[in-house]
Amino acid sequence: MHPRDQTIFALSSGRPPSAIALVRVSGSQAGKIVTALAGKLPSPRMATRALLGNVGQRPIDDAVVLWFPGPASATGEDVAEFHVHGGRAVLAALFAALSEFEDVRPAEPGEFTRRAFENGKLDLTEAEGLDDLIHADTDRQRRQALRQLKGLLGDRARDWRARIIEASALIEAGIDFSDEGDVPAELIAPALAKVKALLVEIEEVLAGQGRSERLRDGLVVAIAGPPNVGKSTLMNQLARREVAIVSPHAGTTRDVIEVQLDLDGYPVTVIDTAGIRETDDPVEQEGVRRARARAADADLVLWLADSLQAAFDHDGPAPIWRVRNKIDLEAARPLAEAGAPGLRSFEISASRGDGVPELIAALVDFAQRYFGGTEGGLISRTRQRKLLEETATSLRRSVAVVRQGEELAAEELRLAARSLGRLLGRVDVEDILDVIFREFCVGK
Ligand SMILES: Nc1nc2c(c(=O)[nH]1)N(C=O)[C@@H](CNc1ccc(C(=O)N[C@@H](CCC(=O)O)C(=O)O)cc1)CN2
Ligand SMILES: Nc1nc2c(ncn2[C@@H]2O[C@H](COP(=O)(O)OP(=O)(O)OP(=O)(O)O)[C@@H](O)[C@H]2O)c(=O)[nH]1
Ligand SMILES: [Mg+2]
Repeated sequence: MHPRDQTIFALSSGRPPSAIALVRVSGSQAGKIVTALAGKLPSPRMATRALLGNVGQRPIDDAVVLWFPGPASATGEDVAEFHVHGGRAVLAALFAALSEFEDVRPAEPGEFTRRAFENGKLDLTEAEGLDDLIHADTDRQRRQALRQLKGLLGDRARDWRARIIEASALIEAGIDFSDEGDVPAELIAPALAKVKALLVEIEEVLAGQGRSERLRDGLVVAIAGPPNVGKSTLMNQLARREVAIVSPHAGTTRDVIEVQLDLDGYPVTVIDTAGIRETDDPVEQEGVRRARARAADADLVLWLADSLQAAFDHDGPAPIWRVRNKIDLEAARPLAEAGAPGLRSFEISASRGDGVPELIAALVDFAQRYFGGTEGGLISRTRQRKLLEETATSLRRSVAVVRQGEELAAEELRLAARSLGRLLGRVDVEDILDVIFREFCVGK
């Protein structure tokens, strides 16, 4: 039997041991399996308590069983769920019992979702949303993933695709109609109007989003600066725990240290780096090299200094904020001129916490602007943005070339429809599907 037609099972809940574990089964053998292990087929979609086990053998567990006959199931196939006690031995016994059935095997990562996709239960953008929802750590990530799972991008793309096909049908009708002469304008003009209208909509989605696809990875903020200025102390303040070693010795931090923060629902990775200076110590030299490299790739650099003499020693495309630390030591000094003009400046005491809430508020504000504060982000992956850009490019070309020949315009419309078909996972997808579903969890 082809692996595609085999019945699959997997643990869909977290690592054992857990209070309750959910084992899902999908495929043609699911009904036979439930009947054998639970004694009878429960009413569809009704949670039913059963002592699981094969007749004549010792029971496996006292469980709750659900039965979802296809096609009205999550995968579109017959689905059974066993809600068992989440101990390792319970699961081992259940998996052993499941493996005894013919044409039944453990599922590959993402295989349940892949079957749902193959059976038309969701399109590729929705499947991507599902994966993002499972991996969402912050509330903004959750909201964006849920919008995608609900098909907000998929529905727009389907609508655009249908309208492109309508426009190209008009043009192709015109081409057929006019074997000799020119294509009648009354067919071309409405086709062009349709194309221009939907181009505006796609461009709006592409422009109005900020960088919503970056919401999946999060923003990277690097703390950089000379040794001993309090970078690791600030890191610990932001993390609210002792993630980095702090000491009065210059050159304490050598490796790059990372923490994931949830700043008002935005995912932010803060990295603490080695103090940047000339040094003869080869280990510290390597630390400085890594510090420079990570700061150069960051989305924002917090350049920490404890005196105004400390010059910047950083270049890269990312904005730099100047943060003057240890203001508690300078109480008697007049507030000095802060940093270069145009740079945002903060004054803090990382060890006492003064000024840290203001710095955090500014980071939240930065994240909001960076991701495009609006709640409308439809794009959540580079794959999606690239395909929408390709669609827009083909549409623009079709308008530009129509005077040179209607066939050229029709060809561009076909390319545009194909890009949207790829976005939805309807054309040329085998390779993409493998890549996307491989990243999924087992049991999803
Ligand atoms: N126990 C359990 N909880 C779960 C899931 C599950 O599969 N099992 N889900 C798994 O992802 C999520 C809920 N999503 C689901 C999506 C579709 C269907 C489903 O049966 N769809 C059918 C029937 C639709 C209907 O009548 O509402 C269909 O689409 O035809 C079930 C759950 C989260 N919680
Ligand atoms: N008075 C005062 N001391 C501070 C403050 N922040 C940090 N320190 C002290 O400054 C020293 C260096 O702090 P670290 O956080 O290790 O400095 P760093 O920039 O990470 O240093 P390197 O890792 O060596 O580059 C420690 O003794 C801290 O306790 C502050 O706001 N006020
Ligand atoms: Mg340090």
